[in-house]
Amino acid sequence: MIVKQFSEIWLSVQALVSQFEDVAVVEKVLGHSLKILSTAMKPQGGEHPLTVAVRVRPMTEHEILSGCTQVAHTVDNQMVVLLDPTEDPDDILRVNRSRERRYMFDHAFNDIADQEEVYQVTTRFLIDQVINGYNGTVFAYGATGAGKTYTMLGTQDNPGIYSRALNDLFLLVAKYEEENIYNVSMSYLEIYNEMMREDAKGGVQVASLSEVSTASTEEIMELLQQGNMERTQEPTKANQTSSRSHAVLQVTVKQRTRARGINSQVKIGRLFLVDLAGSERAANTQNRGKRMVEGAHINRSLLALGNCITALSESSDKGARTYVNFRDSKLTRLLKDALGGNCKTVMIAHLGPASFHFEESRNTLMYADRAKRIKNKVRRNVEDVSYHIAQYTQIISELRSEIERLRAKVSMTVTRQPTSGIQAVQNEVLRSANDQEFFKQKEQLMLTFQEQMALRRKLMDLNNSSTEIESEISRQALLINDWESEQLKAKEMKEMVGSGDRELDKQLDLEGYSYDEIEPTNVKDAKAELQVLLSDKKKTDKLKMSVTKELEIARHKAKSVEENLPKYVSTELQKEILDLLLKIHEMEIQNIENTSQLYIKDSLISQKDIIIARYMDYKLIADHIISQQRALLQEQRDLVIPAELRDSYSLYQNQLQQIEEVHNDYRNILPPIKVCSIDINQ
Ligand SMILES: Nc1ncnc2c1ncn2[C@@H]1O[C@H](COP(=O)(O)OP(=O)(O)OP(=O)(O)O)[C@@H](O)[C@H]1O
Repeated sequence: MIVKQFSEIWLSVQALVSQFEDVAVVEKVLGHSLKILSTAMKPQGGEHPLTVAVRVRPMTEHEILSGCTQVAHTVDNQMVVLLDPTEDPDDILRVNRSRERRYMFDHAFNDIADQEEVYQVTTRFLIDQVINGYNGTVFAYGATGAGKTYTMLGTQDNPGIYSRALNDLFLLVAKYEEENIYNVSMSYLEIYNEMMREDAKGGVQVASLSEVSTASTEEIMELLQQGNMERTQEPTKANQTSSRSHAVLQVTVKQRTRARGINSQVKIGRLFLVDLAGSERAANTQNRGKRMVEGAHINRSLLALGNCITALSESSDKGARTYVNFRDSKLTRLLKDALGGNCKTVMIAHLGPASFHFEESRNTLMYADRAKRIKNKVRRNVEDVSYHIAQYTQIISELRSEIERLRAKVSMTVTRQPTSGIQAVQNEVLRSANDQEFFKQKEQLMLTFQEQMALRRKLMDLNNSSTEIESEISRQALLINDWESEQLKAKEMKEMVGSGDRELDKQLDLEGYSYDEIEPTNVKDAKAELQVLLSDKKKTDKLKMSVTKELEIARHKAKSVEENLPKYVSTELQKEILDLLLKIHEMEIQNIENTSQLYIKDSLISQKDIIIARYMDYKLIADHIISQQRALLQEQRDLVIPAELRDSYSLYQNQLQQIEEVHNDYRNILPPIKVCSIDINQ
């Protein structure tokens, strides 16, 4: 986009230069062009592939009857407010502190928003995408009972996104039937505990257009309702009919133009509509055993999903490929197609508004907020930060020296030419030829600069991908290594103790010396993943080499143009234009510097977070020691505690209280603390 704006601006500058010989007019135009350019160069993510919406469902009768208050509200169609029910509004000490937290999203739906509104705002635009051969995904995210299935599937009277999306899709297919031949196929499947279960009845094939009608949507909906009822549902502490699996409705639209010959095109678009399992943490549902295992799998896949969305958004922001690990869970593996490539993703986070769901609502809002923030920032993992800064610093210093070289050339004096006589006519002829050459050279210089910038960015992204792949390789290798050494230890122990005794084997298993003859799935997966990663690394390294070479060639080209250019600078105007060129280059540097500053700031903040976390750990240990010493002192009943020590204790208690208060205010960002309370007056 920036490149396009560059050339548009230069075309207009050139046109104007040929029209006006008046430098003042041109200057004005150049100033205006620079303004446009600076807007174009502000860091931006372009049209982002991720939309985040929040839907707050109405309070249920049960919630109202049990005396719950409503803590989640929408303020307008973008803002959601969450009130902390644990804080007493009449507490005078806290009267100046805000009990509410505000969150902004792309869309916020209140409890009276109807199904059609939610569909139109969040999903309708994806149908056009899919019919044009792109991918689109809608996730319903939220804790159990927050309204995910209501939004996606809905009820007979109030159908949700599935039905509305299919209807519109079929209407569009019918509309373009004369030009294209369509094939729409669908599958509805469930991912439960990292196992995929294809719903036998959900595998609907709509082979030709004649079968595609509103009637078929109804039929499909019936199958989906049935499929949903057969989903793995169990009562948890939080919801009587909690879905413990992710349900994915995948619709594939293949399209071929009826016209045969070279213009005949085949497009494939996919729509994934995903009703995720409840996001509550395993611990929060107070479930044990089987439910705990489910919880762990659900958390794992939701985490993997979050990571993929992050990585993908970074790739799209930078226009280059970032390593995206789809292999961390079945859900992300399945959604690889849906998320990668030309995909637009919509996340609809759901909230139960009652005070009873405060914690879950807060977690959901934080997950959604994190997803939302992805699009405005170009931020990576904390570990990468210093590496990024180093790369930026190098690029900036290279660009600076290039600009300095160019500036030295441009600043040479322009020779005054005679304004009358034969000499003047000759000069005029020469000048016109010279002008043409000047503009050609200037164009060349700009192009080589742009080429270099693009290559530098590409190289930087490749370097980042390479680092990410390497760290992923070490992670997988570590996992395999850990398992192998555990196995070796267990084997040795069993051989030493003398295996065969079942009781003894059981005891050893209990003590952690379990020996598996068969490789567990996660180790198998890690090995497979390692292979893919190694081949990814090879490809990235190869690409890096070729981009480095290209960059070297581009640098060479730029240098020779720079050498030639001053020969053609004969007028003040041309000098002005070159100056402008330098300014543009400087702005590009400024842009990079800003991004680099962002990393530095992020890095500092995260370092401070780490220091705070360390202090917290230190404080915990200190608390522990103090409480033990206190207990010891109390055991020595006749020991008199000196007044000074007593004062120190009360000071310590005071500080503890203050820390606790600060912590309550910043509990979203600070690590959890456990304050040992010691009663000094005992
Ligand atoms: N916007 C809404 N309007 C009216 N009723 C709703 C709305 N959202 C949810 N409900 C009702 O709230 C209850 C719980 O909703 P739902 O089953 O969709 O939750 P869920 O998030 O899918 O839960 P789980 O993850 O446990 O499956 C249902 O009875 C549903 O009909």
